[in-house]
Amino acid sequence: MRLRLSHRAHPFVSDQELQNMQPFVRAAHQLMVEKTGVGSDFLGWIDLPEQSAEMIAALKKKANEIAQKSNVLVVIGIGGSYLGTRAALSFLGPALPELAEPALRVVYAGHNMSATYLTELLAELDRYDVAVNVISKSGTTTEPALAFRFLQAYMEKRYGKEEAATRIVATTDRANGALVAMSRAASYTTFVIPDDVGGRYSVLTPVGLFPLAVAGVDIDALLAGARRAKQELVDVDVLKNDAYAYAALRNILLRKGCAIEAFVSYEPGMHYIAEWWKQLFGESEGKDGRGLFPASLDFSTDLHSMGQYVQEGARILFESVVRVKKPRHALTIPELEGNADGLNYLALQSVQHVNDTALRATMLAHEDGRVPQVLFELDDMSEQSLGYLFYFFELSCAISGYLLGVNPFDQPGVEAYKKNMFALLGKPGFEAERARLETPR
Ligand SMILES: O=P(O)(O)OC[C@H]1O[C@H](O)[C@H](O)[C@@H](O)[C@@H]1O
Repeated sequence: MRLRLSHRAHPFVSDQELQNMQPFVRAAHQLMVEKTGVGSDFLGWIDLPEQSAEMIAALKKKANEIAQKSNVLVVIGIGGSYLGTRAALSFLGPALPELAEPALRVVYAGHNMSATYLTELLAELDRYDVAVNVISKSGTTTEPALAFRFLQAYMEKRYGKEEAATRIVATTDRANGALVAMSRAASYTTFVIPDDVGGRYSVLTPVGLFPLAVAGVDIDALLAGARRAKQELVDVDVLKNDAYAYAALRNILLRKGCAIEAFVSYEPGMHYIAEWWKQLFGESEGKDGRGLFPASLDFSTDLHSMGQYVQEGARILFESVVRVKKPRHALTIPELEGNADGLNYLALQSVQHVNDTALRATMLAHEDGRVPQVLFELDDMSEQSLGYLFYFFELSCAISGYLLGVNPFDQPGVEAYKKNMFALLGKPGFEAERARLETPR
């Protein structure tokens, strides 16, 4: 249940270079543990692996009640309010939700503003017993607020106000935002996102824990994995703490001219882990004109599309590859009589061996193509390993942001499009902004 760094971008970064970062890593570590860095009022994520048993019990009780009477949970949220859940469920399986018949399906809304998506979602819901978890830290984000307006109306029309209120759970701020007031007025069960935890660091709060519990995920194991990471990743020595080594490597590679970091995995279940990771690092570091651009690649799929670019395109990227040591299933390749497909040289070998060989072959090819690579090994695809992974990257990201000299916990740039959208839509209070936007440039 661990995530380990097993290849440190050698030969593009030497251990000496990594060690040269030690004083800066120590300073970043101190800013974090002494809570003296910028954004220090958002360090609540550090202690989430040890949160109150009482809250977890209340959360599980409501999750059970919802799971008993529903077979679809609509998770309404955007950014950090849904990516952790989506990442966890795609990681833990089933691998093919389209074909599987789970006792409960989780579907998403409020992560886009597509009329097509929302209309088709609402049209399908009649066939299911539905529950809704609306999640927004601010309680005012447009995408989830808009989706909830439709979903709330749907639930009340279908079940009546009283029953709908038992099927809707809100996860939001303790006191602020429209969602708090709406939940009070309608008597929804609510779970609180702590003040000192930002959206992209919130997967181990009720933001992720509640929908995951409804979906039958062992959230105790998830938290145990995160606890283990918290206990293990404490050494300030950059050569002994993989989370710190990763943070230092990213910063070294950025300074060597890599503008892009691609998160690479060979398991389709990691796809949304990469999406979660992109928000974590993108919002934490992309500011003040700095930061690596976080991208992702699903191998071996993307080797047949983006592989060409990685091998021979502009030398501006490095890869952070995650190898799963023990996938959920083992599969042996059968022998084929007559060998019509020419694959008998692989007969009786495991599919995992072929996938792993693709990883080795690709790493060697990319090294020849002058692409620095960092390799992680993840023990398996269990809840515990996932909890470890979440905590590992959150910790790395905080240290990495401090090494970069930015505030890893704010996201001021996200407001720019929102302000323009409100102005262009005619939201009261944005008249001056609208006039500015409509002035010919
Ligand atoms: O939970 P909410 O307040 O609705 O925010 C949802 C997301 O949208 C915002 O614009 C932020 O950039 C994200 O960091 C956040 O996770």
